[in-house]
Amino acid sequence: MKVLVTDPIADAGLDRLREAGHEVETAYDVEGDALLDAVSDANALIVRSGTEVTDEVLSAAPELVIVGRAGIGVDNIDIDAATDHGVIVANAPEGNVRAAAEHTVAMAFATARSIPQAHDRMKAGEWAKGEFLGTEVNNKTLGVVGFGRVGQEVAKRLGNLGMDIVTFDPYISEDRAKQFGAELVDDLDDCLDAADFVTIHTPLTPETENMIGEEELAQLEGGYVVNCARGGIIDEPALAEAVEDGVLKGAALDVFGEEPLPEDSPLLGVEDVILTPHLGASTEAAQENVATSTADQVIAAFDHQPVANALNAPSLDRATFERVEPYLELASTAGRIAVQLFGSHMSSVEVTYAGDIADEDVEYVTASALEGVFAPSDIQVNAVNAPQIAEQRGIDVTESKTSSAEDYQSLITVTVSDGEESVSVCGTQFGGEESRIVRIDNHRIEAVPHGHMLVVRNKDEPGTIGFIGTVLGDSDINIAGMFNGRETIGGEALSVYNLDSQPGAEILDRLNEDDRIIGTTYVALDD
Ligand SMILES: NC(=O)C1=CN([C@@H]2O[C@H](COP(=O)(O)OP(=O)(O)OC[C@H]3O[C@@H](n4cnc5c(N)ncnc54)[C@H](O)[C@@H]3O)[C@@H](O)[C@H]2O)C=CC1
Ligand SMILES: O=C(O)C(=O)COP(=O)(O)O
Repeated sequence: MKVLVTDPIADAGLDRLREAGHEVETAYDVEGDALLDAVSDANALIVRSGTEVTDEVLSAAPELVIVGRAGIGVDNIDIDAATDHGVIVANAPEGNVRAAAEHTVAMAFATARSIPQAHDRMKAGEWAKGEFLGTEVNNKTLGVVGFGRVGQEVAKRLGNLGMDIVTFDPYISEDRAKQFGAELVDDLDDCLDAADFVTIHTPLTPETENMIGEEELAQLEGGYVVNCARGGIIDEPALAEAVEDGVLKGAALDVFGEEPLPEDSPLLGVEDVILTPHLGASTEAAQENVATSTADQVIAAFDHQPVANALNAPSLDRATFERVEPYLELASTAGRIAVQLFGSHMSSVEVTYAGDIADEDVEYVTASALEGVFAPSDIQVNAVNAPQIAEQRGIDVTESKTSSAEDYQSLITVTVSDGEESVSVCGTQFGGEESRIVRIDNHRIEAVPHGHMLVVRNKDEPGTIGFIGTVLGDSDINIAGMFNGRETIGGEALSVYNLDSQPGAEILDRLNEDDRIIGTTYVALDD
């Protein structure tokens, strides 16, 4: 498989991909048409924050399976578009947390003690000792906006250095904050009012964009702001002005609304705004961590294994995946058969689990069933985008579980319905490997689902199966296997034929003309 890497990642990650037998192409700093060209035959794309993965880029990459983000923030990746294209997006949410937290602490000290400014003066030959009077962090209050992985690590470190911690994060529990000795407040205002230093650790989202503007900065009068999360959360011109006017003593920024920072940014001209070029994750350890974690996920995606930190596909732990893996194909196959038997205009899909499988996390199995349901109508569908396709098409998806699986260890039933009519296809796994369809609606059968299948509903009358065999034989269509089930003697029967080739429409017409035949459906499955 070909892996395109468009932002620099550690050699350890590149080596791991090559050792797994994949071709690695590095094309750092490509953009525009060159990027579109480079991704055109890529099976995986690995990026950091320097590459914008847009719908256009994804559209230019028909072979793409996964976009790996060797780091945390995915605001440079259009995840919805990736999902539409059936492309997994996965990040490395742990490997650079400590690096980002340490950089934040370093930036807090750098601004509180004017280290870069003093350094510049010394390099210019000046001993400006009398001009710098700093602020201690000891006994001050740190306001942490966003108390996730990085925010917590920062709180831990600066808490140990004598700071009181107040945090604003509407999405965490009070217990979580307490665990880190932090006071959780309900409003951003309360956090800003209490804080001497504010540090931002939220992702950039529509909610956090520009959440710190002129008014918020004014509330922090005499304090410091640190942002090592994402540009765009703080209004940059307002911040430059607040520091310039002495409303704030200083600010330290690692991230910017536009990167690289444009030469005319107002931040560049303000002495007490200190800047680093997005270095939060730039330590050897962090880079090795995120590169290897991303490489592992790319390799897993190629091997159809669970992708640990997938953001747009169910992510399962390996042990759960191994238990549900035998059922993925069965679920997909049951979905394919059900939808082809049903025809068009379904409004709902129900996936029912019985027996052992009902004890498992079946989200991914349901996604596979949906993949099967949509496969005949959408060549781009896979288990990543199938749930979204259902949503877009207004199809209700329900999952239900029951412990009773009759005589089987596990059963999966896919039912498609339009609210009035429905078709149910129920299957099991024999010996953990061989799929069998054991029921279609109320007809018990034991059909091997593969290749060309003909499903016939007929009256349970003598000679009917012989007639069907004759019609197929006359057209030189060989029957590889046949399974028959009926509700009652003389009632409606259902038979499934595995054929060596596809029966043409004229064959189905000939069958349908006979009074004993209630209906025929050709079902195509992959071999
Ligand atoms: N400068 C750099 O090189 C690095 C920057 N980062 C950035 O740091 C940020 C945080 O990363 P993590 O802590 O790993 O993420 P996380 O997902 O663990 O934590 C983010 C926290 O923000 C909170 N949050 C979301 N919306 C909020 C809102 N409107 N108000 C208050 N809180 C809100 C969430 O509840 C969550 O607890 C990300 O933007 C990430 O990209 C991470 C690593 C390196
Ligand atoms: O992991 C993150 O979110 C970061 O911001 C690090 O970005 P980078 O990988 O250094 O471009």
